[in-house]
Amino acid sequence: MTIRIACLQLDIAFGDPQKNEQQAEKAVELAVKEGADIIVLPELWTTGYDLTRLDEIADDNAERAKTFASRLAQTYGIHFVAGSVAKKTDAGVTNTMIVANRNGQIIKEYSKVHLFQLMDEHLHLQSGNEPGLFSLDELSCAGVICYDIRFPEWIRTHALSGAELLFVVAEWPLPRLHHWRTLLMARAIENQCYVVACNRAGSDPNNVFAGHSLIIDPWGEILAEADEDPGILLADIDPALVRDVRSRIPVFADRRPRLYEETTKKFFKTY
Ligand SMILES: NC(=O)CCC(=O)C(=O)O
Repeated sequence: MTIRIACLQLDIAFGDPQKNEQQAEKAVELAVKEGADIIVLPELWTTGYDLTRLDEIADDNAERAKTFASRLAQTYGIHFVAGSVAKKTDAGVTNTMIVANRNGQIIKEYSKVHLFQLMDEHLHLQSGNEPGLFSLDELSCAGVICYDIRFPEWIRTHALSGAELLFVVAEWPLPRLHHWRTLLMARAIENQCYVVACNRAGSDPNNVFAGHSLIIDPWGEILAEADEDPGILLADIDPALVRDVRSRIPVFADRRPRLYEETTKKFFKTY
């Protein structure tokens, strides 16, 4: 059984949630016409990185984003990994991914665990402390946000918990395109899972973004890759390939976790 994935590589209007919702809805309609089963949006797709105006534009408890995701998922009968939004909570604002299943139920909220200082996230956002695990039908999934992919131990934790498909939502800048592609391929190969990575296109006052959304299979082969422009990236995935790759090279069974722990205890240095 194959599943058609669509990454909506949008150019996000800076600090303009209403405009971004309108263009996201149009892109969802187009992806549905292309037969998408699962649709993915980028990181902070309602506000962009307009972090100094979060008091005004962050979404109270992400209610607006959740209503949007739920409505479109139910209307079109799609699973919707509805990117991340700035979610206003009593404890501050988090960068939170929203996932709706095809019945329109919100089945996951994941808040970015590693805040990216180079883009001032630590000054305006609170980090999350929970894993990004969820299921879509029979498929075990995980979702993480942009800078999180630099932490292989965090992604491994999700793979060890059963994730077969890793969603990455991002606003990754162009100067580090090489890191983006390489890290995503490595995460797919080492965890023997599909990686579906949806980046934004365009620029904001501080950054030009890389685009190059990617859909990678558990062998690390690129099934589809966008260029730098806005657009919809499509690919069909077959979840059975994950089990096949994991049985051919049994990386999970061959791990030596006790040795890693002992070595860390003996030689660990703080940086
Ligand atoms: N939005 C982000 O987390 C960007 C991460 C990034 O650019 C990196 O190099 O890491």
